[in-house]
Amino acid sequence: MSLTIAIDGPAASGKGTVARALAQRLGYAHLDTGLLYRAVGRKTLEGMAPLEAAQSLSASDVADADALRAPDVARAASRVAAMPEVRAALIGFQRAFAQRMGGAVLDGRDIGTVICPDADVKLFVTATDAVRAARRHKELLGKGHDVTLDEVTADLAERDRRDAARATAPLVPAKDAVLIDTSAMSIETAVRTALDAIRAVQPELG
Ligand SMILES: Nc1ncnc2c1ncn2[C@@H]1O[C@H](COP(=O)(O)OP(=O)(O)O)[C@@H](O)[C@H]1O
Ligand SMILES: Nc1ccn([C@@H]2O[C@H](COP(=O)(O)OP(=O)(O)O)[C@@H](O)[C@H]2O)c(=O)n1
Repeated sequence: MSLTIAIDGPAASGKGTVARALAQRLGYAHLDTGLLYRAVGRKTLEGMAPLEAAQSLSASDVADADALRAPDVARAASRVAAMPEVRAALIGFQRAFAQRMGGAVLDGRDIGTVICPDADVKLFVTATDAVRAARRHKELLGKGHDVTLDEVTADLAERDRRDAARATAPLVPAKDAVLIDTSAMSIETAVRTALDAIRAVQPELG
């Protein structure tokens, strides 16, 4: 069977890691929707207007995922993501992806609430602020970014605040989402917990 799986959660909660692993395990396609907003954000840092950036997005804009993971791009992504016209320009691509044959896993902030309100399974992945900051700090250091834990902590808090407070598609769990707190979980345990949650909602998955 082919499901559409929607995964949302705050920054660095582990939703992308879980989404990627589920997609691989189930043989589904995976879309990290944050990369779309990051790509739009990067284009605005280069001087393009946000709506034009969103409307002209192409595959090459999301090809260099490592560059898109830079802290300044994350901040720019969160700013353009608060603009309703930018979000509207990105909806069609995401919904088409979700309806692919063979199953799809999408992760972001509004997948279960706005992009795929009829998803077969919705997960909301969280972790404490301190755990998320420590994970992102380690990740950024590993990629050669010169950032302190305090800077990362402040960056995540600001982005989460903006993402949760915006009027259009705010970061909020869908009413029917299964909450998974990964704070004390290894990656392996988080993926197994997500798989168990999917099987509980969709026993036919086997
Ligand atoms: N359960 C976990 N335990 C330890 N590290 C994790 C766990 N889940 C994710 N990570 C690491 O934390 C960082 C952020 O995870 P990621 O999946 O990119 O989060 P998100 O997609 O929510 O921003 C990555 O470096 C990832 O390898
Ligand atoms: N579906 C989505 C995905 C990302 N975003 C925005 O894009 C930013 C970057 O998303 P991301 O998922 O790549 O960020 P991390 O959780 O990996 O830090 C977020 O802070 C949100 O502002 C969004 O608004 N809606």
